[in-house]
Amino acid sequence: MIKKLANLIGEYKKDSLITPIFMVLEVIMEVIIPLLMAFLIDYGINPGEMNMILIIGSALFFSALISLLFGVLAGHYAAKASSGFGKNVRKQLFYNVQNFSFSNIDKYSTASLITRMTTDVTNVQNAYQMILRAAIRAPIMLLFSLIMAFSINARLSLVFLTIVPVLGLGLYFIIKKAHPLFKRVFKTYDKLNSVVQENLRGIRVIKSFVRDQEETKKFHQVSKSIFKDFSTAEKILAFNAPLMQFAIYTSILLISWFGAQFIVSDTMTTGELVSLISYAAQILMSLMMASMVFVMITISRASAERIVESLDEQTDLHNNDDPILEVASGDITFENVGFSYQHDKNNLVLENINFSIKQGETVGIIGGTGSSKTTLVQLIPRLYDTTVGTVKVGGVDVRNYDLHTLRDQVAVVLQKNVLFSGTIKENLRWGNKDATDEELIRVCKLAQAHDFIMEMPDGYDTHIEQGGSNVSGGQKQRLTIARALLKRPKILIFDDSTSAVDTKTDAYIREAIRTEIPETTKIIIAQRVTSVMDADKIMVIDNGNIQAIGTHDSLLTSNAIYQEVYQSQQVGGIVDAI
Ligand SMILES: Nc1ncnc2c1ncn2[C@@H]1O[C@H](COP(=O)(O)OP(=O)(O)OP(=O)(O)O)[C@@H](O)[C@H]1O
Repeated sequence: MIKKLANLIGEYKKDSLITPIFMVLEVIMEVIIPLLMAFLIDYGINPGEMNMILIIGSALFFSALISLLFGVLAGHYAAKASSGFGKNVRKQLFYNVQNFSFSNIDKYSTASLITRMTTDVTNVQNAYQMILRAAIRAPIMLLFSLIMAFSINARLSLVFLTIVPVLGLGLYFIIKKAHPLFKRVFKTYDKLNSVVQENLRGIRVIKSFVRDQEETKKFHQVSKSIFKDFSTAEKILAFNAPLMQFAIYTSILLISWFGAQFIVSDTMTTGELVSLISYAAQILMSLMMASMVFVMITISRASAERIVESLDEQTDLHNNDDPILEVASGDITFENVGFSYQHDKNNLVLENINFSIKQGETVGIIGGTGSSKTTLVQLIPRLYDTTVGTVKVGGVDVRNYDLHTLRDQVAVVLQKNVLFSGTIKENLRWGNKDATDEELIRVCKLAQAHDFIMEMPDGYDTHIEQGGSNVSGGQKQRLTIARALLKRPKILIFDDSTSAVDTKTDAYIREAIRTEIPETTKIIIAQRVTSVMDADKIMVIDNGNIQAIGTHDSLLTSNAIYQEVYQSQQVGGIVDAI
């Protein structure tokens, strides 16, 4: 885990190495100061030598100043190195998540991924800063101060060092108790993020179902559980500083008590006693610093584990070593395809799927909800890989293509499609960033979106809010269709993409794409028979199996499921002839 994270220090290695150099220089100056204080008392203050007071006092002042300067420089480089490290970890995490397959994403919740990329990274970054500042400073300070203390009076140094094992034991118990609590806190943060996210996304639904109180209660429960664990963990950690202070004052008491006796017996000077007290304080301070590092590591260890877990997550969609970089045609073939979201051959949601579609054909897919229509089309651009069997595009197994090449040629207008914050133009150009304005208008006309865009206050420059909340469902669908068309794909898949569009507009869209892009293979999943009845062939899917393939007329006479769907829509008067 440490090696993995250490690799991400990257270009900030230099800053990470400079920090300890300044730190060592700062510590050296700090260790000299108590010695100068002893000289000041013994050779200046006690004998009343004003010259010595001036000389040693100036040396003291400049030592403190230089120590301050080195301290500031060390702090500067530590901050640069740690925030740079945080940036690299975030970048790598984001890159990894971007390469996740849908299966990988299904494994983690979105909320958990957000916590990992924000809170967890901040924790690890803070820990790194602490390590750079204190983990190096503490042992050096401890070593130098011990040498100085023992060289002044070894017996007295041994007296106060008896406190150290007691302190160590106290610290061990503090950390042991706090670690599992912090681990739990960050897991609960995932839940909190998930509740907040769901609430913000579904605010309209919450309001319309008058679920405000229940949702607030849910939020409070999670928030309270974070509060409980966090405050307990912090309370335990809060023992740390007072424990250290108690140790410092106890050691001052011990040194003063025994030291006074040494002074009386003339085996020690007052200056030496004062500097010994300072060294004792520095020794305990360095132990306190070390304990803070342990505490910080305790807090961030849980975060580091979660980050490394996401970094180690391997995408299960592997690019072929020698990938094919061109899709020859829009032909599609499914050969004995089976699929399970859990990669379990005994739990298939699609089974024994065999069919082929020729380039330029229009194929409709009809089936009840949950019959695996969406699952089937997601296998074409390799959003998921088949569990058994082969999907071929242009006569080639989709796994042999370069993933980008394949997805460039397969445009899927998903059921739950999204628009991003930005202008309409910017959103459309997701499909093809180099598209000209003329192309943009052409595809919007095909998607029956041009007219309503022109009616908007800023036309194609109208701003779309996050998630497309300021356009209607039908408008959003037409914009996402236009975006897909702009890709000029060889295969175009509509997954219930016109469900919010009136039947007349739906018919216009189908007519336009049939005549304007005849070379493109079109797959249309629909609930309405009218949306597929003019397709070259229609597939009837039931419970993950293909029940029948045929034209509208042939299915009407030969397939009971199709007949039933058609009848039910006619009785309801839904079927609108074009
Ligand atoms: N990400 C997923 N993880 C696990 N199971 C899933 C996932 N997505 C869908 N399923 C399951 O797979 C089955 C087929 O779902 P799919 O969305 O393909 O059906 P559909 O025919 O498109 O339904 P609808 O018409 O309602 O959109 C369902 O049982 C569904 O619960």
